[in-house]
Amino acid sequence: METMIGVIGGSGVYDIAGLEDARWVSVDTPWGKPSDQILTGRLGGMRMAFLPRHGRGHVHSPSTVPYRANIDALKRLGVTDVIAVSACGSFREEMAPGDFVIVDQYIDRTHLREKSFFGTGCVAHVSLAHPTCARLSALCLQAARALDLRVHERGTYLAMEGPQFSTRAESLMYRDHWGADIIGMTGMPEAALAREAELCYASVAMVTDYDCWHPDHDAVDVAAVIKTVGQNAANARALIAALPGLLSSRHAACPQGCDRALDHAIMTAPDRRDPRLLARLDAVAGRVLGAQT
Ligand SMILES: CSC[C@H]1O[C@H](OP(=O)(O)O)[C@H](O)[C@@H]1O
Ligand SMILES: Nc1ncnc2[nH]cnc12
Repeated sequence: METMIGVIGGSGVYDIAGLEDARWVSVDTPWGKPSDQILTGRLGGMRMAFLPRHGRGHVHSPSTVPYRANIDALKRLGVTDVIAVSACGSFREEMAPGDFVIVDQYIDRTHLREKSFFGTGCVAHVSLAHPTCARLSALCLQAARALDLRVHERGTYLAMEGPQFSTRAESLMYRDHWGADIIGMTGMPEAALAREAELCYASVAMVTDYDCWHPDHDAVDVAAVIKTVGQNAANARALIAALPGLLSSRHAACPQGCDRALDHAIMTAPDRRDPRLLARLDAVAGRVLGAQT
């Protein structure tokens, strides 16, 4: 299978420059419309698809981002590897604004979102023990280091519901008792859905603030977040531009098995599966459900 990189742009990142044959395309999915049209093209000779998570003009709130449609649409276009770019707050002095963190774990505190493609009529349980793709994450780290960016090789991302930022008591609890390193509002269920869709997924989080625990920093405000994203957007773009040179043009089997996550996940007996749900799973689970979808 030909490698195709899917980039999900976060707050302040609504397009991507330098794509050859760039075209915004509309993709319909059985889960509704994605956040926006998707910009397709080639970067460094490699196929790429860019989707602004909140839509151009920042239309969707973290709770209303159509996460399932976004992941389905990328899969439907042929994406094999997803790089998710996100703004985040930091709970660690050493993870300073402007730094990048390659996320390797999540604590999911979201509760208003559709979290699975599966359900009644086709039940599946994938593993999230290692929720991001180690191979793709390592390549993001390599790209960041080659560019001399300040980057942290791992970090636990606390996904909160929002849209309000945390209280100080929550911030201290996440930092001191839950062991979170960074905080944002969109990392989950995005990462979990990418796993269900058998996509390799790496999350590159850009620290924009110290949330509200830090005695020397004011409470978070959106203007400060966007200012930091703006100051560091060139670094995020450079990191993405370096990836085609690091990935091979054929998608080799993922050593961690991200691309085979559904091999033993589906519980529902073939004769008890709901044909309407199977039809919706054509892109996400077509590899394992085959003729059933
Ligand atoms: C603009 S501050 C809060 C907002 O920014 C982050 O979005 P994203 O992860 O898409 O970069 C954060 O998760 C919140 O949604
Ligand atoms: N402190 C913070 N909390 C939640 N989401 C964020 N996005 C950027 N900074 C954030």
